[in-house]
Amino acid sequence: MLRLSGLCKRFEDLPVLSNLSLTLSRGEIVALIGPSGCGKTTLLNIISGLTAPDAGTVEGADGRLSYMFQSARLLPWRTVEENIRLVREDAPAEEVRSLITAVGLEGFERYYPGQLSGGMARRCALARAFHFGGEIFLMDEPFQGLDYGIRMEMLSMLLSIWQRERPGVLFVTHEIDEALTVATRIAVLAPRPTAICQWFDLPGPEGRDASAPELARLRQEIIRRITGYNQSGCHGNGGPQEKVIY
Ligand SMILES: Nc1ncnc2c1ncn2[C@@H]1O[C@H](COP(=O)(O)OP(=O)(O)OP(=O)(O)O)[C@@H](O)[C@H]1O
Repeated sequence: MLRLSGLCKRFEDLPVLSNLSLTLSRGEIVALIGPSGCGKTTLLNIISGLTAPDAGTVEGADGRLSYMFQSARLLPWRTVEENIRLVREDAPAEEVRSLITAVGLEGFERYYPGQLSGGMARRCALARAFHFGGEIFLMDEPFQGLDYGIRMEMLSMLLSIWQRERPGVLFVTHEIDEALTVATRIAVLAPRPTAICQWFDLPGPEGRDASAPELARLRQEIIRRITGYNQSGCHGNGGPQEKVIY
């Protein structure tokens, strides 16, 4: 289990994280929704060890951890297959092939990143992250900027690959529909300096239809929370840090 306790971070005069705590168990997909610039990437960087926190602790991130960045970050001089294989070169070839099929890149194995569309590059990055494997997956707006159809397709790819090993996934998104489709829990973050201001539990199995009527009330509550930070008392600038409601 990943356990974050009391994380604080500032960049010079800018406080970014303020006493942020959360847990993530294997088999959970936790979506993080929060305003732009509130500190979501900083949080993932702290979990992955790329950035050091000023205070607080990260427990349970010392095993194998996959991090899918906002951009695909493929090596331009390596093919699709080589980019995926790179993170675990000793894996059997069938494993790489099965992931390439799972993300719909069959036939493009020998293409270089410069020959791929943005969506194909993201799919390659998704396959690479799952090829690396591990108990924890960090995903930073992995489908940002892709059209609705491709995003939904990628979400179902994510779910079908996730169902193989059921790692714990921390998934940053600005799209409520993405969160409603795949998350087991949703955390709404406050503006900077951020902390979690509310948790939402999701009903039923992952792979939901985000437009289903039974999710309408939940969607409204999430929107109310996102748009009502300042009225509700859950805001940055030293306000209440965490209101966890299960
Ligand atoms: N290395 C750094 N040095 C100085 N300031 C930084 C650094 N990294 C991030 N910041 C600042 O920290 C704040 C949070 O940035 P971060 O990228 O974590 O936000 P975010 O929530 O992921 O944003 P977005 O949703 O727009 O991607 C921003 O104001 C940013 O300018």
